[in-house]
Amino acid sequence: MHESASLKCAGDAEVGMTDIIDGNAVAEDVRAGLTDAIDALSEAGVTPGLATVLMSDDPASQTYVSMKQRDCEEVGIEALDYELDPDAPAEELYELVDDLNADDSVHGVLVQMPLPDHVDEREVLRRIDPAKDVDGFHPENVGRLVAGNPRFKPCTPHGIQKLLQSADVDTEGKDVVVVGRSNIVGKPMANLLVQKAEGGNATVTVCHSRTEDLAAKTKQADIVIAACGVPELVTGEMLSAGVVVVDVGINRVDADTEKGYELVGDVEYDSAEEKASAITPVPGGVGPMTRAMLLWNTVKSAGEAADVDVDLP
Ligand SMILES: Nc1nc(=O)c2c([nH]1)NC[C@@H]1CN(c3ccc(C(=O)N[C@@H](CCC(=O)O)C(=O)O)cc3)C=[N+]21
Repeated sequence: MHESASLKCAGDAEVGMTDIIDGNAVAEDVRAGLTDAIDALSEAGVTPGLATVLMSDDPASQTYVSMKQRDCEEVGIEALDYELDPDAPAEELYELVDDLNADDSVHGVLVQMPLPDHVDEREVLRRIDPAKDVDGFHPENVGRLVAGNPRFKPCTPHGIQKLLQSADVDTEGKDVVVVGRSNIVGKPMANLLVQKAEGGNATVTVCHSRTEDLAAKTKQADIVIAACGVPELVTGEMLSAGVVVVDVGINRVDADTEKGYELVGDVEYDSAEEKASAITPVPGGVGPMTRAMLLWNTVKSAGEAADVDVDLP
């Protein structure tokens, strides 16, 4: 435990004053900051283009894809929407990716995960042109990230770096516990956090479903990043006073609401909020930042394709 974090809440007036980190507001700032870059591209005759590919009947996937399209319109990125029948042959998806790779008006290709069982997810990720891989999931881009020379940072970990920065949470020298080891969040997050770079320089522990004593790990942490997909796994009891909590989970649990469900994170919010000096809510925390950084990567990609220097927020 880093001393400053516990001192901050040691019985003084700050107790109970938890900073609720507003992901919608920070995402709005990122989008506003992107408009300058998009204007510069527009002067060079370039409109950034993002292709989204949906091959799923899952309502959550459909919601996310339509939110991404709305974001694009708001900032002036052209959104090209492709939908494939979930029963279509995998070849159709591979060929669509090939076509998007060859299309100069497309600067980013996002194939919404998860894909149907008969589609080889790895093959899809290998097939996307690494220069258009705005998710940052292509093996070449994963390798570059691990080697400390990222091209596209994966959107969720990158968004978390921006959120922490916006809340004045410095990661340097801190003990960070990442709960979850997925390729899209846990592993790239851990990699960014250990890097000798801004938003890094942390001491990182990656925990997962086989971790023997999760609470013992999380209690030692200055910052806990929960990305395991288990509703409310991390509770206040497992945290030390003054901790910074980032909740990546977006779990739909059955509830007596209009939609028939409610969203809960991987953190039990009420008990964690009592311990935390800062915490991200669900919804309205990490999710909007994931979408904002997708726009960011798309604008970066368009700048590189057009050889225009763009200032990114
Ligand atoms: N190739 C690919 N890239 C992805 O980035 C990707 C993906 N596949 N598959 C699914 C996950 C999930 N994901 C979310 C992004 C934003 C919100 C988001 O904005 N959530 C809002 C609202 C959620 C709601 O109202 O349902 C919030 O947390 O406030 C959620 C989920 C991107 N993913």
